[in-house]
Amino acid sequence: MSTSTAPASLNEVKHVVLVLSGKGGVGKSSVTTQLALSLVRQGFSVGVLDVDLTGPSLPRMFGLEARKIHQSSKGWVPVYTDSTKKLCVMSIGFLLKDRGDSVVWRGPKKSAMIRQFVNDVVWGPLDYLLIDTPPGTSDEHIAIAEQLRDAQPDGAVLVTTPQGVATADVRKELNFCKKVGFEVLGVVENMSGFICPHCAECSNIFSKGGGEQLAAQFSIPFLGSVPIDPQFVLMIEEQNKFVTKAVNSADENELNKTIDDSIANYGLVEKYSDSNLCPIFEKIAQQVIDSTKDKHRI
Ligand SMILES: Nc1ncnc2c1ncn2[C@@H]1O[C@H](COP(=O)(O)OP(=O)(O)OP(=O)(O)O)[C@@H](O)[C@H]1O
Ligand code: SF4
Repeated sequence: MSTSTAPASLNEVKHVVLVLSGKGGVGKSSVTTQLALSLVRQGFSVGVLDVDLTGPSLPRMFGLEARKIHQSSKGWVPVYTDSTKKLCVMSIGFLLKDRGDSVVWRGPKKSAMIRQFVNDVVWGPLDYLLIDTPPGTSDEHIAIAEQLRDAQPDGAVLVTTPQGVATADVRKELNFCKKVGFEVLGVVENMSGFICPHCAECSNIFSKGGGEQLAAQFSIPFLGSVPIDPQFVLMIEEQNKFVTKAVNSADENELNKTIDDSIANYGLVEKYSDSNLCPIFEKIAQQVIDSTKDKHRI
């Protein structure tokens, strides 16, 4: 039986969703960012907690790199992207001196910092808190995940690439979730096939479908596959500018426009849909909403 209790900082947070990956570089932070934007676009208030100590990339992805964390009498105040207060971010990256810095602490110090990030942030009322976790399934990660369990998450979204998925990685992640008591909300297969920038043809240069097959094998929901798209990297860079613009704006509609611009900039929208939202992340967000709607943290 679990003895954990949710920290008071999460008293007004309706849903907590963790984003996990077995190893680094598979696109976990990118998926977290796009999932957050899609949830905001659907009308939810969203907080994003970046506890990926190995490479905290969310400040850059949200265009908030120059921002600093402020301390209030109740704790750390997250960085809001704009005055509508629909989207806020807290990241260990805000504490590093510059973008090239990385955290080289040993396990206990890392765990203490994560405990502080889970307990001492003043989130206020939120529909969703997404937690971008460090990649891996080592003992240290298990220790960190046990701390995150105190946040009493609704569950975890697993991000993986298709190669090698068929074998070790997703299985390890599934065991990891079982060990630390996280419900698996579903699997996202990122970098699945390659979209040619010239003809929009999708080639399976590495492989495709491994995540989907594994999800079927273990009876876990498959949330969607995101192809390798050179425009994805461009989109993140452009998104930076849009969000930075919104930060400096007092216009109530600016954030929604920002998100529309950011997502519409992603090549896939043009290629596959007339809608303003990227259909892949819209679908992923919808499934997360559906799988958490009957869970009530508060
Ligand atoms: N579908 C995609 N198509 C093209 N590039 C992608 C895609 N997904 C992610 N990338 C790029 O791959 C790189 C790694 O992505 P990201 O930082 O999201 O991974 P991560 O799993 O969070 O890594 P880490 O945990 O090591 O920080 C980034 O440069 C990102 O822009
Ligand atoms: S997918 Fe088509 S356009 Fe793209 S590189 Fe290959 S042959 Fe050329």
